[in-house]
Amino acid sequence: MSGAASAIQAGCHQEIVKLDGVSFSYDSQSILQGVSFTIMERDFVGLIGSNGAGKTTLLRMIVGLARPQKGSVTLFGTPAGQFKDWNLIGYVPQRSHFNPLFPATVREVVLSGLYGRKKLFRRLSREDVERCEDALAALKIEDLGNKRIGALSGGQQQRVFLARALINNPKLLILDEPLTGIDIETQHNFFQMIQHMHQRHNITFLMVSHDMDMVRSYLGEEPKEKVGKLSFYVRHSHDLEDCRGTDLLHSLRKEG
Ligand SMILES: Nc1ncnc2c1ncn2[C@@H]1O[C@H](COP(=O)(O)OP(=O)(O)OP(=O)(O)O)[C@@H](O)[C@H]1O
Repeated sequence: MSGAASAIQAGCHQEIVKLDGVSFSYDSQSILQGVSFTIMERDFVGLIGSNGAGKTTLLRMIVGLARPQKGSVTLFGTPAGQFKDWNLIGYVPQRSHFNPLFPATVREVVLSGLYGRKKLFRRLSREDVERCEDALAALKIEDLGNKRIGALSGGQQQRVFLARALINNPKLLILDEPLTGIDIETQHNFFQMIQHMHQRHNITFLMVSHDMDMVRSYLGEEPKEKVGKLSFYVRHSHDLEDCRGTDLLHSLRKEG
Protein backbone atom coordinates (compact mmCIF):
# COMPACT_ATOMS: atom_id res chain seq x y z
CA MET A 1 0.00 0.00 0.00
CA SER A 2 1.34 3.49 -0.81
CA GLY A 3 2.18 5.90 2.01
CA ALA A 4 -0.71 8.15 1.03
CA ALA A 5 -3.16 5.25 0.95
CA SER A 6 -2.05 3.96 4.34
CA ALA A 7 -2.27 7.47 5.79
CA ILE A 8 -5.82 7.77 4.47
CA GLN A 9 -6.70 4.35 5.80
CA ALA A 10 -5.27 5.13 9.23
CA GLY A 11 -7.38 8.31 9.22
CA CYS A 12 -10.48 6.27 8.44
CA HIS A 13 -10.21 4.02 11.41
CA GLN A 14 -10.22 6.28 14.40
CA GLU A 15 -12.10 5.29 17.49
CA ILE A 16 -15.33 7.24 17.43
CA VAL A 17 -16.91 5.86 20.61
CA LYS A 18 -15.17 3.81 23.26
CA LEU A 19 -17.16 2.36 26.14
CA ASP A 20 -14.95 0.92 28.82
CA GLY A 21 -16.55 -1.07 31.65
CA VAL A 22 -19.65 1.12 31.69
CA SER A 23 -22.27 0.45 34.39
CA PHE A 24 -25.51 2.29 34.98
CA SER A 25 -28.37 2.02 37.52
CA TYR A 26 -31.59 3.90 38.03
CA ASP A 27 -31.87 4.09 41.83
CA SER A 28 -31.30 0.49 42.89
CA GLN A 29 -32.20 -1.02 39.50
CA SER A 30 -29.03 -2.06 37.70
CA ILE A 31 -29.48 -1.54 33.94
CA LEU A 32 -26.01 -1.98 32.44
CA GLN A 33 -23.03 -3.78 33.94
CA GLY A 34 -19.48 -3.53 32.67
CA VAL A 35 -20.27 -2.78 29.02
CA SER A 36 -17.17 -2.39 26.86
CA PHE A 37 -17.42 -1.77 23.14
CA THR A 38 -15.64 0.34 20.55
CA ILE A 39 -17.18 1.90 17.45
CA MET A 40 -14.63 2.64 14.74
CA GLU A 41 -15.03 5.32 12.11
CA ARG A 42 -17.24 4.05 9.23
CA ASP A 43 -18.69 1.18 11.22
CA PHE A 44 -22.42 0.60 10.99
CA VAL A 45 -23.37 -0.80 14.38
CA GLY A 46 -26.78 -2.36 14.97
CA LEU A 47 -27.60 -2.56 18.68
CA ILE A 48 -30.12 -5.27 19.48
CA GLY A 49 -31.63 -6.28 22.81
CA SER A 50 -34.94 -7.11 24.44
CA ASN A 51 -37.27 -4.42 25.83
CA GLY A 52 -35.69 -2.83 28.89
CA ALA A 53 -32.21 -4.20 28.14
CA GLY A 54 -30.76 -0.68 28.41
CA LYS A 55 -30.26 0.27 24.75
CA THR A 56 -31.72 3.78 25.03
CA THR A 57 -29.84 4.29 28.30
CA LEU A 58 -26.60 3.41 26.51
CA LEU A 59 -27.34 5.88 23.69
CA ARG A 60 -28.17 8.60 26.23
CA MET A 61 -24.78 8.08 27.85
CA ILE A 62 -23.05 8.44 24.51
CA VAL A 63 -24.82 11.73 23.74
CA GLY A 64 -24.05 13.14 27.19
CA LEU A 65 -27.58 12.97 28.62
CA ALA A 66 -26.62 10.41 31.30
CA ARG A 67 -23.37 9.56 33.05
CA PRO A 68 -22.16 6.08 33.87
CA GLN A 69 -21.72 5.33 37.56
CA LYS A 70 -18.74 3.15 36.68
CA GLY A 71 -16.44 2.98 33.67
CA SER A 72 -15.82 5.58 31.00
CA VAL A 73 -17.18 6.87 27.69
CA THR A 74 -14.71 8.38 25.22
CA LEU A 75 -15.92 10.30 22.17
CA PHE A 76 -13.54 11.00 19.26
CA GLY A 77 -10.61 10.41 21.63
CA THR A 78 -11.90 12.79 24.36
CA PRO A 79 -13.48 11.73 27.67
CA ALA A 80 -17.23 12.38 27.37
CA GLY A 81 -17.19 14.78 30.35
CA GLN A 82 -14.81 17.09 28.48
CA PHE A 83 -16.20 16.58 25.00
CA LYS A 84 -17.45 19.77 23.34
CA ASP A 85 -17.79 18.99 19.61
CA TRP A 86 -21.39 17.88 19.87
CA ASN A 87 -22.00 18.92 16.28
CA LEU A 88 -19.99 15.79 15.29
CA ILE A 89 -22.83 13.66 16.63
CA GLY A 90 -26.37 13.56 15.25
CA TYR A 91 -28.99 11.91 17.47
CA VAL A 92 -32.49 10.82 16.51
CA PRO A 93 -34.33 9.70 19.68
CA GLN A 94 -37.29 7.32 19.61
CA ARG A 95 -40.23 8.93 17.89
CA SER A 96 -42.55 7.71 20.66
CA HIS A 97 -40.89 10.32 22.92
CA PHE A 98 -42.11 13.08 20.61
CA ASN A 99 -45.19 15.07 21.58
CA PRO A 100 -47.34 15.36 18.42
CA LEU A 101 -48.82 18.63 19.74
CA PHE A 102 -45.38 20.26 19.75
CA PRO A 103 -46.10 23.66 18.13
CA ALA A 104 -43.29 23.91 15.58
CA THR A 105 -43.00 23.75 11.82
CA VAL A 106 -40.75 21.28 10.03
CA ARG A 107 -38.29 24.08 9.22
CA GLU A 108 -38.12 25.14 12.89
CA VAL A 109 -37.52 21.56 14.02
CA VAL A 110 -34.70 21.09 11.51
CA LEU A 111 -33.12 24.45 12.43
CA SER A 112 -33.23 23.52 16.11
CA GLY A 113 -30.56 20.91 15.36
CA LEU A 114 -28.02 23.62 14.51
CA TYR A 115 -24.94 23.39 16.69
CA GLY A 116 -26.92 21.56 19.34
CA ARG A 117 -27.14 23.17 22.72
CA LYS A 118 -24.89 26.19 22.24
CA LYS A 119 -26.61 28.46 19.78
CA LEU A 120 -30.25 27.65 20.11
CA PHE A 121 -31.45 31.20 20.71
CA ARG A 122 -29.09 33.18 18.55
CA ARG A 123 -30.04 34.94 15.33
CA LEU A 124 -29.96 32.74 12.22
CA SER A 125 -27.31 33.48 9.61
CA ARG A 126 -27.80 33.11 5.89
CA GLU A 127 -25.60 29.99 6.07
CA ASP A 128 -27.88 28.48 8.74
CA VAL A 129 -30.87 28.98 6.48
CA GLU A 130 -29.00 27.45 3.53
CA ARG A 131 -28.00 24.43 5.59
CA CYS A 132 -31.61 23.95 6.59
CA GLU A 133 -32.77 24.11 2.97
CA ASP A 134 -29.99 21.64 2.03
CA ALA A 135 -31.11 19.25 4.77
CA LEU A 136 -34.75 19.47 3.66
CA ALA A 137 -33.75 18.88 0.04
CA ALA A 138 -31.41 15.98 0.92
CA LEU A 139 -34.28 14.22 2.68
CA LYS A 140 -36.72 15.21 -0.09
CA ILE A 141 -39.06 17.06 2.26
CA GLU A 142 -38.56 20.60 0.98
CA ASP A 143 -42.29 20.88 0.26
CA LEU A 144 -43.09 20.18 3.94
CA GLY A 145 -41.02 23.05 5.43
CA ASN A 146 -43.97 25.14 6.62
CA LYS A 147 -46.13 22.25 7.83
CA ARG A 148 -46.60 21.58 11.52
CA ILE A 149 -44.47 18.59 12.51
CA GLY A 150 -47.34 16.92 14.39
CA ALA A 151 -49.48 16.92 11.24
CA LEU A 152 -47.09 14.67 9.29
CA SER A 153 -47.10 10.90 8.83
CA GLY A 154 -44.66 8.79 10.87
CA GLY A 155 -42.36 8.27 7.89
CA GLN A 156 -42.32 11.99 7.07
CA GLN A 157 -41.60 12.85 10.71
CA GLN A 158 -38.71 10.42 10.68
CA ARG A 159 -37.22 12.22 7.67
CA VAL A 160 -37.59 15.54 9.51
CA PHE A 161 -35.75 14.20 12.55
CA LEU A 162 -33.03 12.78 10.33
CA ALA A 163 -32.69 16.16 8.55
CA ARG A 164 -32.40 17.79 11.99
CA ALA A 165 -29.65 15.33 12.95
CA LEU A 166 -27.81 15.90 9.65
CA ILE A 167 -27.83 19.68 9.61
CA ASN A 168 -24.40 19.93 11.25
CA ASN A 169 -22.83 17.41 8.86
CA PRO A 170 -22.10 14.96 11.71
CA LYS A 171 -19.59 12.11 11.55
CA LEU A 172 -21.62 9.85 13.82
CA LEU A 173 -25.37 9.31 13.54
CA ILE A 174 -27.21 7.66 16.41
CA LEU A 175 -30.71 6.39 15.66
CA ASP A 176 -33.02 4.91 18.29
CA GLU A 177 -35.51 2.55 16.63
CA PRO A 178 -35.99 4.75 13.57
CA LEU A 179 -38.12 2.16 11.77
CA THR A 180 -40.77 1.67 14.44
CA GLY A 181 -44.33 2.63 13.61
CA ILE A 182 -43.83 3.31 9.91
CA ASP A 183 -45.12 1.19 7.03
CA ILE A 184 -42.95 -1.50 5.44
CA GLU A 185 -42.30 0.36 2.20
CA THR A 186 -41.27 3.56 3.99
CA GLN A 187 -39.10 1.49 6.36
CA HIS A 188 -37.40 -0.08 3.37
CA ASN A 189 -36.75 3.32 1.70
CA PHE A 190 -35.46 4.79 4.95
CA PHE A 191 -33.09 1.87 5.50
CA GLN A 192 -31.85 2.16 1.89
CA MET A 193 -31.16 5.84 2.50
CA ILE A 194 -29.09 5.28 5.64
CA GLN A 195 -27.19 2.40 3.99
CA HIS A 196 -26.36 4.80 1.17
CA MET A 197 -25.10 7.38 3.68
CA HIS A 198 -22.94 4.73 5.28
CA GLN A 199 -21.45 3.40 2.06
CA ARG A 200 -21.06 6.61 0.12
CA HIS A 201 -20.69 9.37 2.69
CA ASN A 202 -18.45 7.87 5.35
CA ILE A 203 -20.96 8.31 8.12
CA THR A 204 -20.57 6.09 11.16
CA PHE A 205 -23.87 4.69 12.46
CA LEU A 206 -25.14 3.38 15.75
CA MET A 207 -28.72 2.20 15.33
CA VAL A 208 -31.05 0.50 17.77
CA SER A 209 -33.55 -1.71 15.99
CA HIS A 210 -35.91 -4.58 16.66
CA ASP A 211 -36.09 -5.46 12.98
CA MET A 212 -33.79 -8.49 12.84
CA ASP A 213 -34.42 -9.13 9.14
CA MET A 214 -33.18 -5.69 8.16
CA VAL A 215 -30.28 -5.81 10.61
CA ARG A 216 -29.15 -9.26 9.44
CA SER A 217 -29.55 -8.39 5.77
CA TYR A 218 -27.03 -5.55 6.11
CA LEU A 219 -24.92 -6.45 9.13
CA GLY A 220 -24.71 -10.23 8.88
CA GLU A 221 -26.21 -13.16 10.76
CA GLU A 222 -24.08 -13.08 13.90
CA PRO A 223 -23.30 -10.25 16.31
CA LYS A 224 -19.69 -9.16 16.57
CA GLU A 225 -20.06 -8.96 20.34
CA LYS A 226 -22.59 -9.80 23.01
CA VAL A 227 -22.47 -7.96 26.32
CA GLY A 228 -25.11 -9.01 28.84
CA LYS A 229 -28.48 -8.65 27.08
CA LEU A 230 -27.05 -6.43 24.34
CA SER A 231 -25.83 -7.67 20.95
CA PHE A 232 -23.70 -5.51 18.67
CA TYR A 233 -23.89 -6.30 14.93
CA VAL A 234 -21.24 -4.52 12.87
CA ARG A 235 -20.43 -3.83 9.25
CA HIS A 236 -17.50 -1.65 8.23
CA SER A 237 -17.34 0.26 4.95
CA HIS A 238 -13.84 -0.07 3.55
CA ASP A 239 -13.54 1.64 0.20
CA LEU A 240 -10.52 3.89 0.33
CA GLU A 241 -11.86 6.31 -2.25
CA ASP A 242 -14.71 7.04 0.14
CA CYS A 243 -12.30 8.37 2.75
CA ARG A 244 -12.17 11.96 1.56
CA GLY A 245 -14.08 14.43 3.64
CA THR A 246 -17.48 15.33 2.22
CA ASP A 247 -20.18 17.75 3.10
CA LEU A 248 -22.95 15.23 3.38
CA LEU A 249 -25.86 17.56 2.75
CA HIS A 250 -24.36 18.98 -0.41
CA SER A 251 -23.40 15.63 -1.86
CA LEU A 252 -26.73 14.01 -0.99
CA ARG A 253 -28.51 16.89 -2.67
CA LYS A 254 -26.27 16.71 -5.74
CA GLU A 255 -27.00 13.02 -6.15
CA GLY A 256 -30.74 13.63 -5.84
N1 LIG B 1 -35.73 7.79 33.85
C1 LIG B 1 -35.84 6.55 34.30
N2 LIG B 1 -36.03 6.29 35.62
C2 LIG B 1 -36.11 5.02 36.08
N3 LIG B 1 -36.01 3.92 35.31
C3 LIG B 1 -35.84 4.11 33.99
C4 LIG B 1 -35.74 5.42 33.41
N4 LIG B 1 -35.55 5.29 32.07
C5 LIG B 1 -35.54 3.96 31.82
N5 LIG B 1 -35.71 3.26 32.97
C6 LIG B 1 -35.72 1.79 33.07
O1 LIG B 1 -34.46 1.31 32.64
C7 LIG B 1 -34.59 0.10 31.92
C8 LIG B 1 -33.88 0.25 30.58
O2 LIG B 1 -34.57 1.21 29.81
P1 LIG B 1 -34.11 1.55 28.32
O3 LIG B 1 -35.11 2.53 27.79
O4 LIG B 1 -32.68 1.91 28.30
O5 LIG B 1 -34.30 0.12 27.62
P2 LIG B 1 -34.36 -0.27 26.08
O6 LIG B 1 -33.46 -1.44 25.89
O7 LIG B 1 -34.07 0.94 25.24
O8 LIG B 1 -35.88 -0.71 25.94
P3 LIG B 1 -36.92 -0.65 24.70
O9 LIG B 1 -36.50 -1.69 23.69
O10 LIG B 1 -38.22 -1.01 25.34
O11 LIG B 1 -36.91 0.75 24.15
C9 LIG B 1 -36.09 -0.17 31.81
O12 LIG B 1 -36.42 -1.12 32.81
C10 LIG B 1 -36.72 1.16 32.12
O13 LIG B 1 -37.97 1.00 32.74
